[in-house]
This record gives sequence, structure tokens and C-alpha cells, in this order.
Amino acid sequence: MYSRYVPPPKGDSIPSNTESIVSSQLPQVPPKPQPTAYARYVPPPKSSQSTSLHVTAPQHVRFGGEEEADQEEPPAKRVKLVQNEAAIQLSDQEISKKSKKKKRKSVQSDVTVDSTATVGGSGGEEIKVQIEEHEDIANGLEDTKTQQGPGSPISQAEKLSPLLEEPKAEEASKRRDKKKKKKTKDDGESSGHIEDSIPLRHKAILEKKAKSIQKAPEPTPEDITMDDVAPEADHDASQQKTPEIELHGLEPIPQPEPVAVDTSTPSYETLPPWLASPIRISQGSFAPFTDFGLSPELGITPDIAERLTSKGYKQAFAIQTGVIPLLLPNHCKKMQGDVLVSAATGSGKTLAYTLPMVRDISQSSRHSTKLRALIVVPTRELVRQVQQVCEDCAGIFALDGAKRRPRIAMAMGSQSFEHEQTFLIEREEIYDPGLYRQKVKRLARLSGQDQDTSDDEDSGYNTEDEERDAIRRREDKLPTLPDHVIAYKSKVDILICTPGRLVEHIKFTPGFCLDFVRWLIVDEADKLLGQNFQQWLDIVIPRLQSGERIGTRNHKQSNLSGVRKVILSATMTRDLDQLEGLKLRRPNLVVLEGTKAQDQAKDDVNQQEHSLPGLLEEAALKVSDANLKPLFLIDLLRSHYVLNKGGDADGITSEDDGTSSSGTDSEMDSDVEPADLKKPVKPFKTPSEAQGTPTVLIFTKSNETTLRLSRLLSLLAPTLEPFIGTLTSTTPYTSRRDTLRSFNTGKLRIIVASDLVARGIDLPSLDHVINYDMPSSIASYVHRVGRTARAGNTGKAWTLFTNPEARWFWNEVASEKIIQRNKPVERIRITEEKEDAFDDKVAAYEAALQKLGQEAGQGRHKG
Ligand SMILES: Nc1ncnc2c1ncn2[C@@H]1O[C@H](COP(=O)(O)OP(=O)(O)OP(=O)(O)O)[C@@H](O)[C@H]1O
Repeated sequence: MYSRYVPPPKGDSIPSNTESIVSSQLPQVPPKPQPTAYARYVPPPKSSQSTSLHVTAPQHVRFGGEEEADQEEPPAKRVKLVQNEAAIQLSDQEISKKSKKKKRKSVQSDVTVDSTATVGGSGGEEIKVQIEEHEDIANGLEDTKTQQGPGSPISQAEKLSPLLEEPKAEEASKRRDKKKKKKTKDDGESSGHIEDSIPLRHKAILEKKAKSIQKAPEPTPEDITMDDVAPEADHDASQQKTPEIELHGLEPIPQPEPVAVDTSTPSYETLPPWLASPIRISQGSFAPFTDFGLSPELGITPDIAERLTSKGYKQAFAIQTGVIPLLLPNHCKKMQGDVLVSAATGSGKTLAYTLPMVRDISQSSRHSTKLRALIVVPTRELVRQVQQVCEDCAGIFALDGAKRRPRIAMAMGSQSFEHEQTFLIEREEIYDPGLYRQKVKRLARLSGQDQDTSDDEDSGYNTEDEERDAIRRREDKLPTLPDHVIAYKSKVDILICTPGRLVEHIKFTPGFCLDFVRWLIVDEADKLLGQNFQQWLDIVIPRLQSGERIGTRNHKQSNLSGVRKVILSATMTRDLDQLEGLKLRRPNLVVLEGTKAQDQAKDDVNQQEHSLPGLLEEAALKVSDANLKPLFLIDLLRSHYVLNKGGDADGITSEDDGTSSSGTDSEMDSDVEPADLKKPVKPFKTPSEAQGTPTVLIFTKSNETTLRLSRLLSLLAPTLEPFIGTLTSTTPYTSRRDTLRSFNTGKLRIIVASDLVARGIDLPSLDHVINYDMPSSIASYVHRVGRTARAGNTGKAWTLFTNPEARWFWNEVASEKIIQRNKPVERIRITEEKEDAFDDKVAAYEAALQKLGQEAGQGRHKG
């Protein structure tokens, strides 16, 4: 459709802009159709599917369709546009004329009347209002106006009133001038035809809009030539082509074929084979000691087995059946390697390594004493314990016609360093002119008198080994007889030590060398590797890899040379980074399976990191008020569960059979009261009665808590006082040794201890372990409770937990995901806070606390 331009009649007194003003004031008048563009009709889609597709099509195929675009605009917008265009055409003069005419007509016009009435003032003011109104429109303030309706007197008044202010009037005047210039320019461009300018501006706006909402597809060549096609052909073409275009835009992006998830088990291992497939030993596999070894001479002879029996070792425990054969001499083609052992607490790991090691040293070290074996353990108590087992074995082999009974020593800092040195190393002066000359040369070089720089190893100080260098310098300066030098001899074959003390001897003991060492045992390895006390590994391992003389580390009965390493723990680390420091050679991992392992899937067993002794029973009781924790402990000790062994119920009875170790804290708060808890508890009275009572080891979180709790127990239960011992790292070593001895002989029945004795300590007569404070880790729990139920005996472990500790305890410690155990952890309740007697207990507790405070005050005073 085309519009023809019709010029205005020559003598027409009403300018076109006047129409615009009128139209701006009377928005209900429809805008005049503008004739400069045409639009092609796009018929609606036929099918419902194509309807949706056609939404964007008209945007794509429309060409300058201003009329259609106008029709698509909402009425208010159209009015705005007309007002806008009209306002631009205004000149001051025209406005003035118009205003005067309008003023005359305004009586009939509601809008004008209301507007002027609102503003008020003279006719001049009215004119100003009109001008400002048009300027507002031209400056794009139409939006609000459109919302309220262009003719709304309220909206106009609201808009106009601020514009009447002085400074704004000035601004408005400037803007007017600008607009005048612009209008003159526009007039020139449009040959003075207002009608032309309106559609042009519409066209620009619509083009912008069309661009902004246009879809991605590029117009095809057919689209571009559509102008030349007849409307009918256009119509058909658009019907045929539109779906293609739109389908193109809305078509889903092609997706790759979904890849099937591979559920097959990988044929490769990320772990080294020895760690991925350890040697598994089942708990029931006991065997006679004579079964091991290639022949009786290379193994345990019947005589040795007999003596072992006399020491209480009737047959080899399961882990011993797995480890001892690996450590005995072997002439197989396959070279023997290092052995890692992961087995539950109390399973007999100590004998598993001491027996073959002592046997080797007894058999092969015929003539001289050399340091051939190092056993490193974390605590002094363990040093002494291992030393006793070693001595037992050394005695057994000595009686069997061993070449020589190995000498065993301890280095743990219980004695002065100098004293230990004299135990370890023998110092003597020997006649050796050659060595004497070297010594003199070294001293001359040191003082700068000798300029000879020949590369003689013994004539200088070895700069790679600073400690040894420093020792040599000190020793060289000591006076000797002419042609005599100081020589050192090891006094021990086997040294059992803590890592810190070992490092000290390496650094500061003259003649202490590891050149002949061919056994390195690391017990409680996860602890020693995890903390690497004084970087002991970095100091020890390099000295085991080198040696001054070839062949000093030969295992004569095996085709093997070098240091054999045996690494053990009940919570063995699988961390390769930690094990890396040990520089293992051809390692084998031996794992003692839990008793339930055969019934479990292999994956489950692999995921369970630790296992507990088969006959260990565990229970936990909630401490509802952490401030009264000692009262809960006293109640547990006095209950039939622990000290009152003669009571009717001496086994663990669960509070609620329906609950399991995976339960939540709320379940633990169950009000269900077990019937057996109401049974009378026999009080713990006299020392004579105490003789038949069980033994208890109570773990706390720190030395301070240990001392405090021990005293509190004595105050709260004075009858217990003579039977309570205390073990902390601050207790003098001799007192600690005495306490353990008294406990093993039955003089003491209760030990309150820090984690000092959580690992390795063997207390054969221990019945109960109580975790008064929650252990700091799962491994710590395993070691603590593992002080009981050792060597195939029964034992019970109790854990007191507070509300915040409940989640971790039940989800981690008591969960069977991490720890293999025979029975789930049970729950018990002993202290009943609703009882009348409870108030008396609390009063007694408060009195005990007061006394404790006084004692502490007096202690401080004395100190
Ligand atoms: N073959 C055996 N026959 C009888 N008793 C044994 C045998 N082997 C070891 N024992 C005893 O078992 C107890 C525990 O042994 P040991 O201390 O070596 O355990 P462990 O595995 O090192 O425990 P932990 O991990 O706590 O250090 C000791 O009292 C020991 O005397």
C-alpha cells in the first residue's frame, strides 16, 4: 500500500504544527497514517506447530512495515510518538500564536482548563506552561504521562509545577534555542513537511526494534530478492520458507551420543602390587613354631620350640605364622625383602620379629660384638618391654648352642647420656702407627701447618658427615701414647631405643656407627613415621645405605646383603609418602584379618583400615552433663559392669536391643531403662575385698586431667585410693616403672593415664579400658582399647561421650566402615539424674572439688 504526499493548501492559516499540538492535547485522535513505507502481509501459520514457529518470522521477512509496526504499538505509545514529533516542530512564535488562540478555545477544553487552573496565574504563565509541557514531551518525559494518560490534569500539573522554577526555566530556554536550531535544520532536510518527519522517526525506531528482536538466521538470497516478487508469490514463498528458517533457529544443538558408564573393574592398580595385594593371614591360623623354616637348622628347632613353650609361647599366633617364615633364612631364588606388618593390638607382633632377628644374630655373629640390629619404638615403656622379649629370645637361643649370646641394650634417656654412652661403646688406646700418622696429618692441616692437599680419605675430615667430623676432631685432640690411636668397639649387638635418643647417639657418641647394622625394626610405625621425631629417618636411613666396609651387612645364611627392615603397627599406614622415607626394598605387607573378614566382601575388608581384637567388647555411655563427668565415671566403676565383678550381671547388657552402633544421639537419649541397671550395686570396700576385683586403665586427654582425676577419684571414693596409680609423661620414669610393676603384680587395680601408655604397652592382667576423655583419633581409639583383650583374652572397653562428641563417636569410631570388630558397640546407662541420691552425689562432688582447689592452692604456695 502506498501513500501519496499531498502538499498543504497555500492559503491555509493553520500550520501543521498546530495540528500536532492539538493532537498532543487530545490523544484520543488517531494518528494520521504515514505513507512512506509499505509492509508485506504475512499470513498466520496453518498448523499449531508452525504457529509457534511463526512468532519470529514476520520480524525476519518484514521490510519497512511502518504501518503495521504502528498498529502493533500500544495506543499510548502511538500518542506519545505523535506528541514527540509534534513538539519538535514548535517554534516560540507558533506556540505563542497557538497559545493565544487556544486560550480563547480553552473554555471548551477540559484538559486545558484543568491544567491552567492547577497552575494558576495569568495568561502569560499559561503560555509558559504550555511551552514547558511541549518541551517535557520533546525531552522524553512522556513515559509517566503516558501511564497516567496524556490528558490527565493531575499528571500534567505534577509534571509542570517543578518546571516553573527559575533555574529550570533558564535551562528550558536554552533547550528551546537548541531545538529551534535543530528544527530549522530538520525543516530544511524535510522541505518543511512535518508529515514526512514523523514516519522517518518511526522507521528509525522500528528498525532498531526489529534489529534487537531479530533472530540469528541470516537472510537467504531468496529473502533478499523478495522485494521484487509479487505479493502472492511473496505470501507463498514465506509460507514455504518460513518453517525452514525458524526450524533452523530453534533446532536443538546436536548432542554427542551418551557414553556408556564403564562399570567393569580396572585391570590395573594405582597402588604398588605389594600394597594392593597384601599377604592375608586369617585369625585362626595358629601353628607350631617348628613348622617354619626350610629345614630345622634354618628354622626353629624342636628344642627352641620347647623353651618357647616354657616361656608361655606354646604355639605361634596367627600373625607369627605369617611373619616368621618371611624373616627366617631362605635360599630361594627370589630375594627376600622388607616386611610390613599390620595386625591388631595384642596379636603378638613383638615375638614375630624378635624371634627370627635374635636367632640370626645368635647364629651368625661368632666372634665380635657389633651393633647389628636397631629396634625403634616411640616410648621408654615400650623400649623396656621389647627388651624383655629380646632377652627371652636371646636366652632361649643361647641355651641351644648358639655361637654367642647377643648383647642387648636400651637407649631411651632414662639415664644420663654419658652413662648410656659407656654402656654402648668401649673406648681403648691401640698401637697403630699408620693411623697415628694420619691423625697427626689431620691436625697439622687443621692448624694450617701442612700444605699437602692430596685426596687421602683418612687424612682429612669428611665434610659430608658433619657430626662424625666433629667427633673425630674432638677425639684427635685427645692426648695418646706415641703411635697409639683411640679405637672404639660396640658393646651391644641389639639396641632398642627411642628415635630421639638414637639421633643423639649418632651425633654425639664417638664410635657409635651403624655400619654393621643389618636389621632395622620400626614398631608403632605410623606414629614414628607420622611425627618423624627430630628427623630421625633422614639421619638414620642414609647411614644404613652406606658402609665403610663391604660385606658388613651380609646375612650369611641367606643369599642376602643389606639391611632388612620390619615395619609394624596395629594401625599401619598405607601412605606411600610416609613409607617412602624408609627406602624399602622388595617389600611385602602382611595383614592379619579380623575374625569377621571371611564373611565380608573383599572390598569391605579393604576399606576397613583397622581391626580390633576378636574378644574385645565395647560399650559407651552418655554423659548428659559434662560438668559432672567424674560422677559418671565413679558410677561406672562402682557398677556391676566394672569393679563389682561378683555381681549378677558381669557382661555388657545393651540399653536397648533395637539400637545399633549407627544410631543417633536422640536414640541414645531413650528413656528406656534396662532392668539390670536397677540391680543393687555391691560397694567396693576393703583392700581384702579388692583382691578379687578387676583391673581398670582410665585414659584422659592430658597430663593435667590425669593428675586431677586421679585425686578426685580418691576424694570421691576414699576406699579406692590405695589402688589408684597415675601415669603421665611428667611422672619420673622410675615412678612410672614402679606403677606398671605394681599393676602387673595386682597391688594397683586402677591406673589413670594420659596417652603415654596408649600404644604397645602390654598389661596382661588388664580387664577394662575406660576412655574418660574421647580419644583424639580413630587410631588412638584402636590403640587405647587394645590394651585389653590381648593374646586371645577377653576384655572390655568403655567410652564416655558428651553430646557434642556423640556424632563423631557413633559415625566414625563405632562405625564398622573403618574398624573391623566382632560385635557392635553397645550403649549403657548407669547414672540416673532423677534419683534422690543424685543430689547427694553432686553435693559430695562439689565438696571434693573444693578440697582439690585447696590442695592445689597449698601446692602452689609450697612451690
Ligand atoms: N605365641 C604366643 N603364645 C602366647 N602368648 C603370646 C604369643 N605371642 C605373643 N604372646 C603374648 O601376647 C601378648 C601381646 O603381644 P605383643 O605385645 O607382642 O602384641 P602386639 O601385637 O605387639 O600389640 P601392640 O600392637 O599393642 O603392641 C604379650 O603378652 C605376649 O607375651
